Amino acid sequence: MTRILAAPPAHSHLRPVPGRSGIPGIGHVLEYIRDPLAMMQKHWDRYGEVSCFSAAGRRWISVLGPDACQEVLQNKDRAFANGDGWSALIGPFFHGGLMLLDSEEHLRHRRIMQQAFTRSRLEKTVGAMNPSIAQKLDRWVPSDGFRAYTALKTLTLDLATDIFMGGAEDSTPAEIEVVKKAFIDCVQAATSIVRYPVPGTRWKRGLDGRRVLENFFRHYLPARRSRETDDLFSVLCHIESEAGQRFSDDEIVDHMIFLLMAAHDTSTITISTMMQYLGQHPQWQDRCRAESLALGTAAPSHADLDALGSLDLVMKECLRLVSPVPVLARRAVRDTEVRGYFVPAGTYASVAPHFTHHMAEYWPEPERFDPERFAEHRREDKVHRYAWEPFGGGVHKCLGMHFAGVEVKAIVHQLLLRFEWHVDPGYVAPLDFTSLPFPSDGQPVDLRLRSTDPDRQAV
Ligand code: HEM
Repeated sequence: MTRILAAPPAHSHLRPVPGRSGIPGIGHVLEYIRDPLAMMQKHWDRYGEVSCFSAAGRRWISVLGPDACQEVLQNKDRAFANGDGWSALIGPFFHGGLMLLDSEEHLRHRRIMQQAFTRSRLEKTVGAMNPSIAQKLDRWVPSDGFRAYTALKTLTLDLATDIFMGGAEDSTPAEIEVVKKAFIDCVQAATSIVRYPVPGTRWKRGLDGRRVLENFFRHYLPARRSRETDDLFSVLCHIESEAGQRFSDDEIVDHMIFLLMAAHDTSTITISTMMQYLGQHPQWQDRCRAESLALGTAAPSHADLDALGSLDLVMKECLRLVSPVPVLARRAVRDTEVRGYFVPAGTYASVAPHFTHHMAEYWPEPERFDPERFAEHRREDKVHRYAWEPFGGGVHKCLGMHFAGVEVKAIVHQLLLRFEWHVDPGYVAPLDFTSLPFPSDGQPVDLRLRSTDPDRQAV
């Protein structure tokens, strides 16, 4: 049954937001988790760009299509807050993270943090990443049905210990495992149905995990403050904005915990999606491998990675097909409007890049893997400024976008040099959308070593 979100003020030109009421308490959460795209399509077909639904006892608007997404993400009249929006989902575990800050505070932190993501810093990051990736890939044992996603998740988390942390010199392997588990508990807690610290629940494990992470980073802070090294942790301790502002100890701990989360699952699902499609499209795998072999090195520089044009097309297409962050959360801090619809203060907004990426209006045959659509002669992503928005838009656009690009390409480059793999062309990844999407079967691929290939000897 159609309901409206709220009656617009008398004499206003605004329309009421139409939508549906869901199961009391839970709302439409289960429908979203089952198949977010189907739910969004239903809303688009019935109501259009802006509609309402409920989730976890809160009123949400579903913001669909590039025009509506652009309006909310650009947030020209500052009516939508990030902190209030995201806090509802991840606040207790990732508070203080850049994405959860607003207005002047956000600007101050972003100005400092962007110094950590300059091209020259990324060049050093790539240099440190290459041997670390190689060492971790040495442990892979190829087989039929190799669980690529599961292995990649371990790889990227181990890589984060090196690249983000600069190692953990005082910690035993067992202690590191506790920290990794604490991190995973924080991520999983965000989607807990029970949202109170009841013993045995995801929520409680997440709160305990947050404490473990805080203690861990606090322990290493003095060492990272005392000496500047190239890892992100040490960099955050030493950078300052052009105006000379720096982060406090507490702020560094909050940012590190958030950055781990922002970087980890997003990059992992991107690489795993690339492995899937490259496994299903051998001509693209061969094309990417030929470019990787042509580089003649397993330890590419930033500029080398930029030269991997086909890999770039594949990465963009995979970010379109499976958006690592399918929806972005916001909350209206005062009465406002979106595309002529009245949105009262307090309403949560779910802005959906994932839906835009599958709209046939912008992407011909949207379900088809077709990396060439990003090539210069086609540039389907140019049809609308927000047609391709896996990294969001506006002042909160992903700060780690280029970092993610080099990490993903550096890993897939080494995979292409070492292995070849096959995935059944009919395979459809059973994506779990409980939090960020991931293949619940661990994504099986038939993985083989390429060691017999004479070209491999060259690198
Ligand atoms: C493929 C990988 C990635 C994807 C798809 C991705 C996506 C996103 C998106 C959509 C946002 C905007 C959220 C919003 O508007 O509410 C965001 C924000 C952010 N991301 Fe990423 N991200 C990725 C990797 C990374 C990495 C590797 C890092 C850091 C090393 C990072 C750091 C951040 C930060 C700091 C923000 C907050 C920016 C702000 O609020 O000003 N991300 N990311």
